[in-house]
Amino acid sequence: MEKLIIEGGKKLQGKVEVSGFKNAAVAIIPATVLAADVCTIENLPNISDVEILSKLLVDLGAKVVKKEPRTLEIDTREVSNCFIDYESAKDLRASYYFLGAALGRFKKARVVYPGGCCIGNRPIDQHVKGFEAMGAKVHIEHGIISVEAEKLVGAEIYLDVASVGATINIMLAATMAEGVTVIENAAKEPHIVDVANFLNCMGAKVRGAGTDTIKIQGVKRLGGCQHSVIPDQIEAGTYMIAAAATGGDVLINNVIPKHLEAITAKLREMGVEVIENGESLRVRAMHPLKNVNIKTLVYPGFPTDLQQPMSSLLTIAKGTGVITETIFEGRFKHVDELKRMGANIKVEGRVAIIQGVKKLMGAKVAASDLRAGAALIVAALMAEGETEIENVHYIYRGYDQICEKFTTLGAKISKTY
Ligand SMILES: CC(=O)N[C@H]1[C@@H](OP(=O)(O)OP(=O)(O)OC[C@H]2O[C@@H](n3ccc(=O)[nH]c3=O)[C@H](O)[C@@H]2O)O[C@H](CO)[C@@H](O)[C@@H]1O
Ligand SMILES: C=C(OP(=O)(O)O)C(=O)O
Repeated sequence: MEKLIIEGGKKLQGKVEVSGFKNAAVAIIPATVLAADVCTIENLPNISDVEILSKLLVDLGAKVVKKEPRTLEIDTREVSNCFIDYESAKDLRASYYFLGAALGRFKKARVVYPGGCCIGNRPIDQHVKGFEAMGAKVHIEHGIISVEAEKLVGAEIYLDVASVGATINIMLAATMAEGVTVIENAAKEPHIVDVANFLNCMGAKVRGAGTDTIKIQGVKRLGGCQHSVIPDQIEAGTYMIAAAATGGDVLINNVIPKHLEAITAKLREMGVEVIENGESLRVRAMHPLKNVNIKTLVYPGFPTDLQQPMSSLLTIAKGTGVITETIFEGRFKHVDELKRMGANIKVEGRVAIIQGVKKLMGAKVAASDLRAGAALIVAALMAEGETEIENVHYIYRGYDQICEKFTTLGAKISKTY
């Protein structure tokens, strides 16, 4: 099993390029099932989730050709049905997007109940509600979700929670349904807009993505297209936090600053300098930083995916910081690992109270999920001495070349087995 060894205490300096957004890429790849021609997807991150999804497409009968290191040409014309089993999809969440895409094209699909990071209860009732409203029958038996419809008909769907996954899945299914589908209380995260842009590029009629109400006029056919995935908001935020955590000075290129406003605001509140310049952000920090309170919220609020890396930064900020996790109740599993490194954190339900300490110390720790892994890297970079991180496969689900990128910034990271 691969481990990371990090020698902490180096100020990060230099520049880093942000890759394509995992959470957009993992929806766009399954969405190609809807296309009656070849799709070229550029700026895909080099991560294991993308690898697994590409393999799933090949297993379904698609032709997937790597054109450039981060470009795939996908031809799903030969795909005629969709069954995805446990072994091939247990490690990721986004397999559930095959349900919406295949329902749209074949009017049926069978997909294993999704995996992904174990960060709390992750029901799919809103996806099911959306599919049923459009006329599909949904059965969940022996861990397999089966959806089937004689015909899909547009419907008005009010989401009880603004779920990212349900919004995208309903959009996918609705692109080729008869009539108009309206999603109320839709999620507004940046990748919802990217997926809608991709679908529209294929010929779909999706309007309002990025607002609470999305309207989809069904069309008869979707064609091929060329699309470049937007920059990864969460990867960019992780580098911003790491720069601040080490008292560094880092230029983060290929970002959409608007997507990072919540994190920029919090870092500035802590005393970090964040300078915006077109598609770049320069993050410069001098310790000590001031502690802050954070509440995770749906976009444009503070993203839950950055809560864990941010909590590492708060451990060495002056004073007390309170984190309230409103999206996933199980997203504090990294806290015990941070405590091993000397952090002073008390968790009460969905709240973590962090009393800043002078420094963290290197220790042996293990990642419990993707962003817990990112949080431990941030902690290790600022700790005194050596940290050994286990379970790094979680980190590779979502961070493209993370060791290489941090090494370029002056970090001392090596891999061991
Ligand atoms: C692949 C992907 O894009 N993953 C992201 C996506 O996950 P995911 O799509 O799973 O997250 P959702 O937005 O669906 O979940 C948000 C909240 O809604 C609840 N819920 C969700 C669906 C449902 O049918 N019923 C229900 O109650 C969940 O339990 C959670 O409390 O959005 C999360 C919230 O921004 C991010 O942390 C994940 O990185
Ligand atoms: C929770 C995450 O991913 P997933 O939904 O794919 O498990 C994440 O990206 O932080």
